[in-house]
Amino acid sequence: MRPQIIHILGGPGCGKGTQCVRLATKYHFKHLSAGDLLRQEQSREGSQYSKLISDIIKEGKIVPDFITCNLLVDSILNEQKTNKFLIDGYPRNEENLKGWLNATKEKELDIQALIFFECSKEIMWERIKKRAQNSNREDDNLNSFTKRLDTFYNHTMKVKDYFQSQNKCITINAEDTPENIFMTIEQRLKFLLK
Ligand SMILES: Nc1ncnc2c1ncn2[C@@H]1O[C@H](COP(=O)(O)OP(=O)(O)OP(=O)(O)O)[C@@H](O)[C@H]1O
Ligand SMILES: O=c1ccn([C@@H]2O[C@H](COP(=O)(O)O)[C@@H](O)[C@H]2O)c(=O)[nH]1
Ligand SMILES: [Mg+2]
Repeated sequence: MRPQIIHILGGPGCGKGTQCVRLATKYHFKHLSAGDLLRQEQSREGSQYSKLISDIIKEGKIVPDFITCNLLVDSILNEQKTNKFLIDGYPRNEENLKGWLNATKEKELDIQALIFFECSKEIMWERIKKRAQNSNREDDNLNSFTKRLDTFYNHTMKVKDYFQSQNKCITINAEDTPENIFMTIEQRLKFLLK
């Protein structure tokens, strides 16, 4: 069977990772966070992209697609246990989208839906501020958050528009508790979750 893909997008700190962990655990998806894969590549000894990735993440910008797309495709092709994938935080802009649509066509990957989280910037910043107390992420600070937000509104929203035009976008209010958000996702995605 062709690998099945669900994308998750939303602003910085809205709760994408939190809900992906829940979905992956209950419905046996492989959770692939593009940000985590980039951070791993950044800290991989000998990586030629280490500094580039670090600089881009701090500036809240978007890493060139050939890097991110290759990391994701490699992870999918190397996965042995499941053919269901949650792709968290990608595609982030039109360049990512173009690269991803080419790659998925070539590798016969089936994109089923985009879960898009809606959350106010005030709530996202509160969540990131709290996370910053225990994380060592280089972008968990007000300066990077402001830049990430700008990138989100100016670039990532165009990706949402694309999925909407394909009738594949499921919008979820992410301002509730993690438990209630998860229940809403389960209700709205009943047709895909097994
Ligand atoms: N519904 C929620 N209510 C309150 N706090 C939440 C909720 N969902 C997630 N959080 C907390 O907010 C922080 C950000 O959540 P998470 O890391 O899942 O967001 P994200 O969208 O993946 O962020 P990023 O885009 O920076 O990777 C975490 O500390 C998480 O525990
Ligand atoms: O596809 C992607 C995903 C992420 N980035 C960069 O990483 C940071 C952090 O991403 P999270 O998903 O929030 O962990 C993001 O702000 C980008 O700078 C990327 O370039 N491309
Ligand atoms: Mg995340």
